[in-house]
Amino acid sequence: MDPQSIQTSLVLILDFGSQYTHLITRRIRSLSVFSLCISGTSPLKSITDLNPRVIILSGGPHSVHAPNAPCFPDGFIEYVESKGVFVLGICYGLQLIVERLGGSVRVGEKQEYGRMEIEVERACGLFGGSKKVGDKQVVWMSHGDEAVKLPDGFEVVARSQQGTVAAVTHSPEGMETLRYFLFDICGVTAGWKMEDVLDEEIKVIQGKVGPEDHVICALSGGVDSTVAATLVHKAIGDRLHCVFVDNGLLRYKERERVMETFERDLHLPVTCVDATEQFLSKLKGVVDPEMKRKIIGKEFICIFDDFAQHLERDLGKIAVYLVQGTLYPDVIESCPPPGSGRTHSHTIKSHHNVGGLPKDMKLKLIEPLKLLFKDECEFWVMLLKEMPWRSSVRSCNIFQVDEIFIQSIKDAGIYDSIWQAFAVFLPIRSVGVQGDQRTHSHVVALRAVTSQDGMTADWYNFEHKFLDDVARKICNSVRGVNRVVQDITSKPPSTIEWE
Ligand SMILES: Nc1ncnc2c1ncn2[C@@H]1O[C@H](COP(=O)(O)OP(=O)(O)OP(=O)(O)O)[C@@H](O)[C@H]1O
Repeated sequence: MDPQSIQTSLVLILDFGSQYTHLITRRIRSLSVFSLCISGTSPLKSITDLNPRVIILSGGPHSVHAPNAPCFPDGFIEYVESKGVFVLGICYGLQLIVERLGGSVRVGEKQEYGRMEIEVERACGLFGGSKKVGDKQVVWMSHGDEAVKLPDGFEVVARSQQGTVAAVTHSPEGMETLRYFLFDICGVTAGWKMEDVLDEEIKVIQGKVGPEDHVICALSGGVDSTVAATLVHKAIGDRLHCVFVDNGLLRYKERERVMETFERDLHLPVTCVDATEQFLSKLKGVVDPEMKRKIIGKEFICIFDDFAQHLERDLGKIAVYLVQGTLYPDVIESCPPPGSGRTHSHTIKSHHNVGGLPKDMKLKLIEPLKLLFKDECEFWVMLLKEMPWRSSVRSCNIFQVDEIFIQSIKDAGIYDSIWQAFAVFLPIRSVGVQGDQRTHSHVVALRAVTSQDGMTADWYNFEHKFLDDVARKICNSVRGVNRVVQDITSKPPSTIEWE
C-alpha cells in the first residue's frame, strides 16, 4: 500500500483526538478510496509530502479556546488555498477553521450527544441534491461547543436542533454525506481494495517472524482472534500454537462450546488452560473497572508467558510472538499506546489486550487486525475460506441470565439482526415480591445493540412481548434475581459494554 501510487485520490485525515477519527478513515476506505490518518499537529511537510486531494480535520475532546488546544501547523491555510485542496471540518475541526479564519466559537448552552436531527438551510453538494431547505437528516453528535459566527465567505447549510451552526458539524459517519463530499464535490476517484490489505498482512507476518520462531495465539472463541489465528496460520503454518484461557468469566458452558467448535471447525490445535482460580482470586473485591481490566490484561500475559516456557522446556520451541485479535476500536478506546504518537484522545476504557498489558511483556505482539474495524474484520472472514463461521452475537458473562437472554434471541429469530447482546449483573439489590414473600434480590440489565463497526451503536428495540417473556423467564428460573431492566442508550453517549 504505497501512498505515492494513489496520491491523486488520497484523503488525509488530521486527527485532533476524536474517538471517531479512525472510523472516518475506515468509512472512506470502504468507499474504495485510500485514506490515511496522521496527527493534527504534524509538521506541514508531513502533509505536503503526501500531496492529498482532500483533507478532513477531525473532531476532538478539546475546546478551541483551551490552553494548548491542538491546531494544524502554520502555513496550513495558505497551503490548502494555493493547492486547491478540499477541506472538510468535523466538530472540533470545523470550530478550528471557524476560529482561525475570523469567525467565533463559544461553549454551547446545551451539549449534544447521540442521535440528533439537523435541518437543511441551504441545499448544497453535501446533500447530493437529495435534500431541500427544511428537510431533516439524522446525525450522531458528541459535542459541547458551537460556532456562533462564521468567517467571511462561509455559509450555513444545516443547523442542529439546539441551533448550533452545523455547516459540516454533523458527523459524516453517514456514508451518503461522505460519498457526496468526496465524489461529487472533490471529484475523488475510487480504486482501492480491502483484499489487497489481507495479502499484504500475510507477507508482513512472514517477514516479521523468523524461520525458527514460534508464535502463541490468544484465542478467545470470538471472531477477531479466530481471524487473526487463521491469518497467522496461513503465514507461518504449524509454528502457531493457539491457547484458549478459561478465566472464570466466560458464559454458561462457553468453554465446552468453544473447544468443541475449535476442534470441529478450526482444524488448528488449541490448548485450553483453566485459570479460573488465578483470575478470580486476583479480581476478588476489586470494584474499579479500569483496575479490573489491568488485572485481567496482566493475568492473561502471565498465562501466555507460562505457556511459552512450557513450549521451550518440554518441546524445545522458542515462542517469540503473541497474536491477539485486537481491533482498532480497542486501540482507540484504550490509553493511547506507547509509540502510537496519539496525544489528544482521552481514554474511554483500557481494553485488557491494549491498555491493560503489562509494561514488561516479553512476548512481542502480532495484531493483524489492529488497524481494522469490526466490519472490515468480518469482510476478511469471507475471504479466508477456512474460517468456520460468520459473525455471531458476542457477549459478556453472568452465565444463566445471559444464556436465557441469548437463547430467547435465537428462538425469536432475531439473532442475526443484533450486533452484540449480553446480560449485565448490577451490584445492587432491590425489593421484590416472589411467592408472597418479600425478596431483596439482584437487578440484571439486558443490553442488545445494532452497529456496523462498534464505534457507534444503537439499542435494539425488542417487541414488548419478547421483553415480557424474557424477564419472566429470568425471574422464574434464576435464583437471586427479581428485576430485569433494558439498557436503552446509544453509543455515544454510553459505550456498548458496561465496564
Ligand atoms: N479467554 C481467552 N483466551 C485467550 N485469549 C483471549 C481470551 N479472551 C480474550 N483473549 C484475547 O484478547 C483479545 C481481546 O479480547 P476481547 O475480550 O475483546 O475478545 P472478544 O471480543 O470476546 O473476542 P475476539 O476479539 O476474539 O472477537 C482477543 O482477540 C484474544 O486475542
